[in-house]
Amino acid sequence: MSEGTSWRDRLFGGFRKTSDRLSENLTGVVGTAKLDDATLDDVEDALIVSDLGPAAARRIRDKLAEKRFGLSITEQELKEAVAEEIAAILRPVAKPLEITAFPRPQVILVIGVNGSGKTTTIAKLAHLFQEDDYGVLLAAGDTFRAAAIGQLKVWADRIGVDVVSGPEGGDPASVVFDAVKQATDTGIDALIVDTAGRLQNKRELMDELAKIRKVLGRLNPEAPHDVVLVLDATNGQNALNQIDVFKEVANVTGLIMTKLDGTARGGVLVAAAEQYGLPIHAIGVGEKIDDLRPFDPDLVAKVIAGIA
Ligand SMILES: Nc1nc2c(ncn2[C@@H]2O[C@H](COP(=O)(O)OP(=O)(O)OP(=O)(O)O)[C@@H](O)[C@H]2O)c(=O)[nH]1
Repeated sequence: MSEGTSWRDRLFGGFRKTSDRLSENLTGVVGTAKLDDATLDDVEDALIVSDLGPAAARRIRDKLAEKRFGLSITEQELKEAVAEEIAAILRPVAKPLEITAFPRPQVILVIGVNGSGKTTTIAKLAHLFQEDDYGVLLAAGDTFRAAAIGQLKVWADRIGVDVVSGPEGGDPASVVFDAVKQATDTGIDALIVDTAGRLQNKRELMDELAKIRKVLGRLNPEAPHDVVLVLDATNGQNALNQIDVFKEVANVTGLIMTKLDGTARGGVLVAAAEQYGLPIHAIGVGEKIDDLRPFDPDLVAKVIAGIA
């Protein structure tokens, strides 16, 4: 993919529904052309109904009041000011997933409910690492469903990486064990592990992840280096609830939010940043292999606020 404008355009295209929503909600709120309490109330409401969450909405309102109360403001300036405050919330959590583990491999456990876009995201992430010339191996740790293993293999074939897998219903920890050995023996930089996303049975999921951790720990006390939770933005508030649940079952170290295209609920990214402060590594804005990019807070803030 050619970098720069094309990704920028796709990002704007992908976030269009979210930008339109916030932009529409902010349109017409500048009543007296001065930033007064009524306008600030309307801005706060607009942010809440655009899924940014009450905490971020309040923070943005307070910052706007602090900097501009009583001053004249146009609609465009208001959107720019909102974008700046969104960026201030997003900047501290923007943290690309970097391969730094020594010794190699860096083990990245990917968790999330079925359908969140986990498998696709693993392939996209592998592709991003490949672009930086890292050697990547995948582990099909979701042994619960044959389809999950098959789907990971299809993606792996497409991008030309190996997958370590076991039989359907097999022990995920044993797949992970084999994968770490293979990665170590072949000098792989990043091992990305798919896991089952059966949230309806928290105990089982917790036990399974604990077992994977135990096996990993035996081979490399630092592993897993990353535990990345994949969230589907179209779930809105429910995506945030998933952070709570997964934080209970696993030591989540970062987030990737998918499906920011085709939803007006992209504001949930800001709510997640404000409420949890977890690193956001990347965002997904489509189904294609290069539709995942590291998270650029300033650009995303502008896109969400609807200013180009
Ligand atoms: N529009 C869009 N679709 C996405 C994105 N990421 C994933 N998808 C789609 O979401 C669907 C589910 O993705 P999967 O990767 O299969 O999700 P999963 O979490 O592994 O789900 P299971 O395979 O059911 O465990 C697929 O149709 C993907 O193409 C994205 O960023 N945007």
